[in-house]
Amino acid sequence: MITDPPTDDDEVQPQPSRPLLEARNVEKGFGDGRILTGLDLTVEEGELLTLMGPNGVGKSVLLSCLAGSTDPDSGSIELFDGQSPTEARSATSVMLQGQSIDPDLTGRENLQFYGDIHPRATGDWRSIADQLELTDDLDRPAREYSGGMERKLELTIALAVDADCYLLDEPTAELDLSMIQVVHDLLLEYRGDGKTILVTSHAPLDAGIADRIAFVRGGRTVATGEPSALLEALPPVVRVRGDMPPESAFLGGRLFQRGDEIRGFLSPSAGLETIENAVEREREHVTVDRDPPSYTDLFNYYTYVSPIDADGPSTVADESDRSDGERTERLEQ
Ligand SMILES: Nc1ncnc2c1ncn2[C@@H]1O[C@H](COP(=O)(O)OP(=O)(O)OP(=O)(O)O)[C@@H](O)[C@H]1O
Repeated sequence: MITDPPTDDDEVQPQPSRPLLEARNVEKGFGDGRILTGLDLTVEEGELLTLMGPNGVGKSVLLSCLAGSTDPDSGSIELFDGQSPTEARSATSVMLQGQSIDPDLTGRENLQFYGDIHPRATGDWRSIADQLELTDDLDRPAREYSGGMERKLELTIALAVDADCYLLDEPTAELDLSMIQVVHDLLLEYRGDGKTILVTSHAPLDAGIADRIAFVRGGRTVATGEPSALLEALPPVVRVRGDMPPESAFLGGRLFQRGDEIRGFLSPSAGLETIENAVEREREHVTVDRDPPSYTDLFNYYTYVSPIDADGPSTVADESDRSDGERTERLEQ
């Protein structure tokens, strides 16, 4: 068969991104505590977005609102060009931590229950449970499951639906490193099939699979972007080994310990030499250098260091209340 030579028109043009989920100015509180304080978030069709933030910042509360399980106090949430979260349910699959499993049923019975109620449930749970090494435990009552096994069952329930959009609350929580890799591979496979995925996480490890990352702090989204762009935009990261550097040379006066090194973000008012002069350089094992930023640095910056609006909620720790010792965070990747 003879085909025409390719023309410019035949070239695959990049598709303009199209929002599949849009949350605008979402507010949510419980009693006097304000958790979400005007949060904006857009998830583009076909992307894998990782929503990151520290414990208790409101990631699960937001996911509940996006899934239609909880109503926001104010603001708007639309999926699929104008549908409310409730209207979008048949095209969405949701994993909410600790909320879907009936402990009195076995894992298999839980899967059957959800298979019966979701209009787009599939038999894919068999292969997903296999990949997550859950198959041998499916006939045990779910009340006997460990935390990691519960997460695996919840994820199997959610991924066994042929949805257009997956909203997954910390799918890698409580999993060991090899299992996190399996989950990442599964998510990337779904993403490769054109599915739209929103994952919440406080583990820097989950940043690497994202098309975009959104950071939540003080009830709002404080930064959104592609991982590489966010890493590039970070202030210089300084690594000190062998001595305690002066906090004043670092943004926010914050130091982070990782293994045997102290890391932080260089303050513009201080140069590398400020730190070099302050540490005991004559000691051979003391080193001060700039280091390429890691995802842990990215997480630390947007969680503890980046500026936040003065009218942010009280959930943000007041730095002046902390002792010097508490300013050195120990966060492992
Ligand atoms: N039903 C509720 N009633 C009262 N407070 C609640 C309720 N649900 C959540 N909260 C509070 O809202 C805040 C945010 O909780 P949320 O579970 O969304 O945090 P998170 O970012 O998902 O944290 P983690 O990473 O630890 O899972 C917490 O202070 C929590 O105690």
